[in-house]
Amino acid sequence: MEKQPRLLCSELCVQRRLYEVTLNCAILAWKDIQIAKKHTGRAIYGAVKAGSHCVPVCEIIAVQEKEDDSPCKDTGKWQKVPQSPADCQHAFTVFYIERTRQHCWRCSNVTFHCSEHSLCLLWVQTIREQLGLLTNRPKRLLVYINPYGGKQRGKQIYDHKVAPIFSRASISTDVIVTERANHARDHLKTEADLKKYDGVVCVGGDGMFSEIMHGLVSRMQQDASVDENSMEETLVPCGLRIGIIPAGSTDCICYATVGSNDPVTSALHIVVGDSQPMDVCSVHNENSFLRYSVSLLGYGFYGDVLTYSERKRWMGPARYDISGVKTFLSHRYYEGTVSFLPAEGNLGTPRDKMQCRSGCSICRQSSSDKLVSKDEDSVSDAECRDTWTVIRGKFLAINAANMSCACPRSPKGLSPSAHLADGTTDLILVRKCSRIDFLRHLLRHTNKDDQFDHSFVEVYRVKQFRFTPRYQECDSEVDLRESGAGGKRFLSQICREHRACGCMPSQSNWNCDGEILPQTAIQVRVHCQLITLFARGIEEQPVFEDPYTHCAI
Ligand SMILES: Nc1ncnc2c1ncn2[C@@H]1O[C@H](COP(=O)(O)OP(=O)(O)OP(=O)(O)O)[C@@H](O)[C@H]1O
Ligand SMILES: CCCCCCCCCCCCC/C=C/[C@@H](O)[C@H](CO)NC(=O)CCCCC
Ligand SMILES: [Ca+2]
Repeated sequence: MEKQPRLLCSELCVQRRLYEVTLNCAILAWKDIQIAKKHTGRAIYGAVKAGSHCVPVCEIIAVQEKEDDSPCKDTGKWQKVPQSPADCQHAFTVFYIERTRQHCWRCSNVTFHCSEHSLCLLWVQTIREQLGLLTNRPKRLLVYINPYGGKQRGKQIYDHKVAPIFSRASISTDVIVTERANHARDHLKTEADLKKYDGVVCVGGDGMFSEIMHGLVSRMQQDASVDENSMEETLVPCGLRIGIIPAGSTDCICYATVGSNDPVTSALHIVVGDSQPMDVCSVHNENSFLRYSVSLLGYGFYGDVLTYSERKRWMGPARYDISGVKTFLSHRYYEGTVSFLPAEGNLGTPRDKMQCRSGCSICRQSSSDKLVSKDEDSVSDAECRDTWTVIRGKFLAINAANMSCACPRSPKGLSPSAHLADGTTDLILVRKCSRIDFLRHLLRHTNKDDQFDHSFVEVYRVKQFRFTPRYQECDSEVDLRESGAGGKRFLSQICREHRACGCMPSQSNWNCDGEILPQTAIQVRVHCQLITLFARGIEEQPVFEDPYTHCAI
């Protein structure tokens, strides 16, 4: 790595020991002088490392002069200080990010003592100047809190864990505690003065995030006169980044973009101004726009889990487990036709085990492809040129995972190799199978085994797809006539061909990021990198991480 010129270098005290402290535009480092001297010329790297610390400037949260603080007040013995204790009464504290357990960040701090007030001021001023150069950091945020999401702790989480971090980082906020569902969406869509802010923060779960995303995306389209009802339109990307402070039941968008559902970690990603672009799927029924989706579009199993769970909202996050078991036991299958446009180019496959991680090369490639192909051809041109694959059948579940959908219930997610920002979604078709086979498939979401390695599971990486349930297809009348009045008998009779599997034919609804869609025949298109989050994707574990404690050493 290229060596940066030093901006400052001083001998300062930390906890009554003398350190050589250096600052360049990339790194703040402090080295215990005694330990360093002891080992000069000897290659005892561990010992030298033990007394050395460094923090990238981009991971410094703030620096603050410490008033009226003197090490003389300490009762402990002085080990060796060059100055007299009275000389060391000036101090400043640097607050910085420390990595702890898996993908979690904490706010740590170190206080440097020095003899001269002017030296102390010089350090504070120089570090602040360096932080001022980091233009990606937000200064003013609009925060929406859902007080009823998850375990109803959104307000508490924000007040106790997040607000102090924003205030430490000198970020000013306008906070709105929502009073009803869709309050945040409507405010963003019609009222909010977005020019005043560098980003929007959502305190809640996936449903709350979805509100914020709908508000922002629709506002952008309105302002640019883009018709959301037309599937052919190229949508205008959102200029404002969105931060997620997890306080919901599943929190899969936060988990899959940060690697944890920890509010402090998310707040720190906002403070440092991280950016993670994300694909958004638009969902249409004929010529009407229904909703956007960023995580899961699920028909059949996940549609039914959601339908049952909505009646049990009072249970909080446990509602999904109860209705998961109920849905599994009912073992229904759904008939229909899925058509899709496969992804082309070097976008990998859902089974290639190339997980999307911080700085993902596949997503980066998609972003440059997007720039090149801008305005080259319209969707309808591409649609004519590309060939649609059509699959007709009986399914237990039809899932489209636009990202991994990793969450605490399933740490690798529904599609472990799906990408956050590649312009595609992974279409997973689980065909009708026995209960025990379906259970095997579900259990594999929670362990290391490949959930796609079953004869009844197919998975495709696609840019667009459509679904029509059997009862809405042109020839469905035949079935309805065959099966008696109103088709009711058709929907309730036990599957004739496979009596042994015990499946029941049925109708379901689409689960669109935790919302039930009213229509079952849908057309879906992926919009590459339409929104940006205050996140950086899941970081690879650093090589120097302790394998047992997962702490950086
Ligand atoms: N003040 C409010 N009163 C009632 N509902 C609200 C309010 N504010 C937001 N909501 C709605 O509550 C729904 C659920 O919220 P949220 O996503 O925060 O929690 P969750 O459903 O427990 O978590 P997850 O979506 O992760 O499963 C959202 O769809 C949102 O529209
Ligand atoms: C017998 C053991 C079976 C174990 C099966 C575990 C499988 C877990 C997969 C989890 C996938 C989550 C996908 C995320 C969807 C979110 O957009 C949505 C809104 O928050 N959540 C749900 O629909 C809630 C979905 C809840 C599913 C249980
Ligand atoms: Ca994607």
